[in-house]
Amino acid sequence: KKEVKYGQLTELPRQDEAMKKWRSNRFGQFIHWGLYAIPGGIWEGKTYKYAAEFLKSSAGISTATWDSLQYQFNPVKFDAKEWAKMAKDMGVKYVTITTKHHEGFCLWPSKYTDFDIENTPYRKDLLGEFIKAYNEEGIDVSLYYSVLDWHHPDWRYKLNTEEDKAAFERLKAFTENQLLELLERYPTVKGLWFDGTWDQCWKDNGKFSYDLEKKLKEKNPGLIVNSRMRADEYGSRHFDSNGVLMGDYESGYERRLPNPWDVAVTKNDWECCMTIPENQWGYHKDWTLTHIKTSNELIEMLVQCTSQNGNFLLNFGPRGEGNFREKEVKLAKEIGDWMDDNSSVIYNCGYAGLKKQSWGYFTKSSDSDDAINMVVFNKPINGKYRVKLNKGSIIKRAYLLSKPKKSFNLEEIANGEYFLDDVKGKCKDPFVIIIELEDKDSKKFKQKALT
Ligand SMILES: COc1ccc([C@@H]2N[C@@H](C)[C@@H](O)[C@H]2O)cc1
Repeated sequence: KKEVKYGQLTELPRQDEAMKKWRSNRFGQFIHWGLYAIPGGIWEGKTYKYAAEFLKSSAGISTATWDSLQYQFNPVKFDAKEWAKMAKDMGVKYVTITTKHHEGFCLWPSKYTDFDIENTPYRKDLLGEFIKAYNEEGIDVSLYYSVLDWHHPDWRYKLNTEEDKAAFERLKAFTENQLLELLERYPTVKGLWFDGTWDQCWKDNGKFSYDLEKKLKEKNPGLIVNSRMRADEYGSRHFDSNGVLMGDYESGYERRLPNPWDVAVTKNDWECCMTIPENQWGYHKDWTLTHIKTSNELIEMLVQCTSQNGNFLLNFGPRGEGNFREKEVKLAKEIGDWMDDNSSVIYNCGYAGLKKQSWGYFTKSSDSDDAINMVVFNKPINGKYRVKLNKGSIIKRAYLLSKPKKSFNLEEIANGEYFLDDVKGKCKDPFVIIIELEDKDSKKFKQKALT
């Protein structure tokens, strides 16, 4: 074991109100919006397949040319209230928006740079309008901030020379100033989502990231930061050199999910962030390039995350003029329709402490111990759902969430194991079966077999 002085700041998992709310939210909307949304992956008539927010590097565009996009950023179709309504109807409880992506352009009027919304035709405090509208819909707001900054003259990937180190000290001060400015300007913000922290320059500054986390949490008590913010004094990221998680939740699941039967992942809070195309965070004009996920695929990911104590952050990439493509609006509606009927198995729910079974996923509300949710994605060929609970568990009743009066027939296979036979349901979408358990001290409670 190494002596780590600048590792985890807060004992995890946090049990304060702010973290309990973060955990119960489960479903969030990610928004990637910046200058990259203007060209949308196409430059001088050529379509670049790689992520649209990387077009500057994919198309080898000079910083001067790229930064001049600032003078074209005029989202005349941006309507924060409309965005917030779409998010509310989709069923998200929180949103994370890019305040500054790797390009360095800031969506808020920052004292520390002219490369911001104030110096665009739009001029107004776009981020402030966004936060107000989402908060008014009861949606918590978290801010994405990229430490990596292609625009800033003091950015250095590695600190080889004294000049590099002096420059990066200025970059660190700029970073701290901008983050404190964001928390000062927008006090209702619940979290910070750090990105762009994989380079050597940041890994050489683990103590700085520790001190910064401390300072930000003093400024905004209850603030929640992702593990990606942190390095320890040996350069170990996300987890310190002894494998202890830093930040407040694990944020390594980017465009991927854990194995659905992995139990270890349930030990920590974690969040999976996901794109609708295969790999586009910012708006790309051409969505024929890769597979576009269906609402059923995305709902299954949300349910899987919940079943393993994780949050699901689904990304949307609005156009430069400030509206969403129709396919994103349609998906938001389809997911929202499902959430209208089934959000009770997502909000305030998590790992049920049971092995995953083939028909789908178990979730359990943190408020009750005598009900378990089965979210079905695969109807069994024999019309019977095998349900393996903990030894000694007894099912009192099982029924479709959508048809609570109609009980499934129960067939006990073994101690704590049942077949539920199919209630004739013409569910074409993923559906929910509620399992009500006899409470533990009921007289029916089966004595454990003496072995
Ligand atoms: C392969 O390297 C990267 C670097 C940055 C990213 C950024 N993280 C995501 C959350 C998006 O912001 C993407 O641009 C993705 C892949």
